[in-house]
Amino acid sequence: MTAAVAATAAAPILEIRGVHKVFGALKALDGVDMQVRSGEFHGLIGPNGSGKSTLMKAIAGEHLPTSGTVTFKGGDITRATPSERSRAGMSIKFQITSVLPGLTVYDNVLLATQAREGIGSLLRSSSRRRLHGKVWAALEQFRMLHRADDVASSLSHGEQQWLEIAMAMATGPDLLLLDEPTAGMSIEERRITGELLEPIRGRCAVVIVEHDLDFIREICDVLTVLDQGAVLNSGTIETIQNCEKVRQVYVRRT
Ligand SMILES: Nc1ncnc2c1ncn2[C@@H]1O[C@H](COP(=O)(O)OP(=O)(O)OP(=O)(O)O)[C@@H](O)[C@H]1O
Repeated sequence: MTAAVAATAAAPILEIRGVHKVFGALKALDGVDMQVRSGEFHGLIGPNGSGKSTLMKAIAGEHLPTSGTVTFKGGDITRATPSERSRAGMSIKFQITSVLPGLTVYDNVLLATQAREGIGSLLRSSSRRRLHGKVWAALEQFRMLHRADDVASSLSHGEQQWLEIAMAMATGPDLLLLDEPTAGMSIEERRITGELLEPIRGRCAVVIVEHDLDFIREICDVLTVLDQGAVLNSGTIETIQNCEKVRQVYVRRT
């Protein structure tokens, strides 16, 4: 069984049911249902303003839905805080950088790992020794070991993005949320990003919002397409590519 098929057969780790989000008179999300299975790479696509970021924020706890539920690993997290979600095993890399530029690459990953454990860990110097193995493994996986002692501000744009993914993965999450991970990257950097994410498949579910449809097609097992705050279709790449409604939305908006 391929990793993609195995992932599809697994139970949902994340379930969104009837989620609405209203900003004044605007319905940014209009009754969204979505399921993400354990270990699957799930792409969230749709034209500008279709509600992708708002849905990611509702999953991450940055926005609370106006109505509807978000269930993670069988527990209702609709109203949970971002740190409660993090402790439950959710990790986020948003478009806006969370890297501290004056710290070394190593210390950025260490800080991200300690933050998951709570404020006590940040204050204990012993946690540095205890977490060394996790930090080292994350740096190795994301090919950053040779930059461990360099300050983060000296990294290229692509390397900063990989550092952020390493920081998000160092906490050992079951679900990783990636908001436009390849924004501003060269074609070569995009290819490397795909390679770096591949080993995660099957052990951590990933929800990816991305405008680069070639990248999404190459990396995702399942796609959900949003249009005007509602799900237009959800399924395999083949299903979505052959969907006339999806084609029309992209033609209409380009
Ligand atoms: N905080 C907010 N206050 C008011 N309106 C908002 C807010 N956040 C988003 N919106 C509106 O909600 C709608 C959905 O926005 P959202 O950013 O989720 O779309 P998107 O699909 O991520 O768009 P893009 O691809 O351009 O990033 C848009 O009309 C947007 O203007």
